[in-house]
Amino acid sequence: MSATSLLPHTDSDVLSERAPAKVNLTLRVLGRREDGYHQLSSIVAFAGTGDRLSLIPGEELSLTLDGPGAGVLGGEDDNLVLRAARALAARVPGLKLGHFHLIKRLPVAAGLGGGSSDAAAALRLLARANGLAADDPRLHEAALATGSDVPACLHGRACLMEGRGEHITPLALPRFGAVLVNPRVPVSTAEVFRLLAIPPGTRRGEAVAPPSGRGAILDWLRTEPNDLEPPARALAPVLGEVEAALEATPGALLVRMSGSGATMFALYADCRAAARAAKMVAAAHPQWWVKSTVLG
Ligand SMILES: C[C@](O)(CO)[C@H](O)COP(=O)(O)OP(=O)(O)OC[C@H]1O[C@@H](n2ccc(N)nc2=O)[C@H](O)[C@@H]1O
Ligand SMILES: Nc1ncnc2c1ncn2[C@@H]1O[C@H](COP(=O)(O)OP(=O)(O)OP(=O)(O)O)[C@@H](O)[C@H]1O
Repeated sequence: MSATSLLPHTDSDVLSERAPAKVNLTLRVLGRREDGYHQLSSIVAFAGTGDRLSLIPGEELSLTLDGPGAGVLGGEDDNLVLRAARALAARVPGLKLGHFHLIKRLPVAAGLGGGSSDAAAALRLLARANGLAADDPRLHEAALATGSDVPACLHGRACLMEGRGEHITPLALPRFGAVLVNPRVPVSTAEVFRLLAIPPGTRRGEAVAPPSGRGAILDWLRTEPNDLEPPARALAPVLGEVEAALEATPGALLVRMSGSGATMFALYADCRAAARAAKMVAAAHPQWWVKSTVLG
């Protein structure tokens, strides 16, 4: 029995939100700011799979965890759900908080922005509980204060993410079938950026805008890199094996790493092709986390 069901409430008190996996289809590092953060240009899409967060609105802030990924997370106090809630409470006087319950399904420290998506879902739930408009600037501020990926996750739909992660431009992307594969090797985002060894105050490129149309976008995606792949491969050499396994699946249109890794994804024409590919990879590598989903 989950902790939420032990609390006195009716179903109509419970608000619930999906916290989908974030996938960086491309990621260019265009330089490094004086404050140490890197300037990015990244096409971000969201998957049909992810965590789920619910909230019973109330005065006190608390969190319980459930699901296959819950055991990996340490003390609840530094959970990004609570950090996002506190960041919003610091900006909205008298904010009603409450009890969060997180069903953690996504692998942690995996380049899928799971924690960021949980944080964004917490902000959406608090906005609903408090009657805040979706475009209330305090939501965006609290998102960025919680983490660089949280503004994109708050948007929750395909977008171009720029700057440190604060500039979000909505994008119309075609839908693809996709397979996500994590070799169960956690990778630290901070360590991956550190290995790039870019001195603060460096500029090293310009953003390139994507074309529109399914075929043109796919061709363009194939030419764009994820600049974090080389350092992530140095930290997790198993990425070569993951890439080879995905490339060997019939119908794989593109194989790449998401975010700072170590999750790799492959795109397919539709969900049936993705489901077949996921079966193949999971059968050959039962120790890996393998998920077929839709992406767009
Ligand atoms: C790699 C991505 O997932 C791509 O979407 C994000 O840029 C990372 O987002 P995130 O995990 O929310 O990042 P944060 O929690 O803000 O920062 C984690 C670590 O990555 C570094 N970091 C993050 C974002 C950024 N634009 N430049 C950075 O150098 C930070 O200095 C920090 O050491
Ligand atoms: N709700 C949460 N879910 C996942 N990680 C969390 C959460 N709360 C705190 N964390 C911590 O945040 C760190 C990053 O976790 P997350 O799974 O978001 O990484 P990621 O997928 O690599 O993110 P990104 O793609 O944004 O770099 C982990 O070290 C984890 O302990």
